[in-house]
Amino acid sequence: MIGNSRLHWALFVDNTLNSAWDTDHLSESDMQQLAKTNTIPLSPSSSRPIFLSPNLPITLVLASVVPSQTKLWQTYPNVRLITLNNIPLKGMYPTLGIDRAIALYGAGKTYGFPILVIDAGTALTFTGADAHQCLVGGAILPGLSLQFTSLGQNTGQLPLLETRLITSLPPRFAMNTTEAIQSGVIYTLLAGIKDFIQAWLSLFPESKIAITGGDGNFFQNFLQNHIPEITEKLILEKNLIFLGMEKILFGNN
Ligand SMILES: Nc1ncnc2c1ncn2[C@@H]1O[C@H](COP(=O)(O)OP(=O)(O)OP(=O)(O)O)[C@@H](O)[C@H]1O
Ligand SMILES: CC(C)(CO)[C@@H](O)C(=O)NCCC(=O)O
Ligand SMILES: [K+]
Repeated sequence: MIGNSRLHWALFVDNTLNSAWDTDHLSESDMQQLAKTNTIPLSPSSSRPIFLSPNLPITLVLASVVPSQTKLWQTYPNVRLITLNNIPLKGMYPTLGIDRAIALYGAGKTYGFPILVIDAGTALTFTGADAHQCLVGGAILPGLSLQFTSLGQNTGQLPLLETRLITSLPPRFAMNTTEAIQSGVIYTLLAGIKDFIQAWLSLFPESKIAITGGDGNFFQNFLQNHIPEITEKLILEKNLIFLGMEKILFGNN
């Protein structure tokens, strides 16, 4: 899965998800090297490539929301691209992100329809489907890191904060710049997520809510405390997209 910040990899063995990992995006020359040797990068630095034996019928299945990266990967041997046509959901609009469609299908097939997916990635998205596997719609906003980056890069005095350094909630009314940014971004995101969840549950009271993406753990942690009444409906699954791919590719239910 080619995301906006990085590549998400999974190995499927015997039609089943075996393991998953992330790497950085690859340059064109890295890509050519991998295609030539029929290897895939295992670590972020590509320093320990897995050798894919050409004697085995190994296929690279690709889904991408980054057209420039899609183009690079199409030079790789045995590539199959997943598009919206491959997703058994009704009512999709033509420009819907393939990551949203795959995660939604994977969540619905795993936990049941109706379902709401929150993908806390570079962008934070809400995507919902009803009991008939029909897209209800959703919303897109800047994700956690992107909010910090946009403040850090577009102002004269604000520092660039790193998401991974935040381990606890800041005071709501902060008395220093770092905590003021954290408070603004985090409490506003949590309030927004809470509001979307409540709006969804008023339409589909029995629905589960699946949360995924690089910041999935972060939000799940804080949502548990912030909206304890939805705890039992909230499911964190970092591999939602790969569960979706497994079902799309192999029909595993
Ligand atoms: N090693 C890492 N590199 C980049 N982002 C990371 C890393 N570890 C955690 N994150 C968090 O993951 C988020 C990005 O999420 P994810 O990797 O799911 O996005 P993506 O799939 O590249 O983007 P999108 O799904 O929105 O296209 C960032 O906001 C960041 O806080
Ligand atoms: C919203 C993102 C960036 C999330 O990765 C991706 O799904 C995308 O580029 N979507 C296209 C627009 C849409 O889904 O309506
Ligand atoms: K863009």
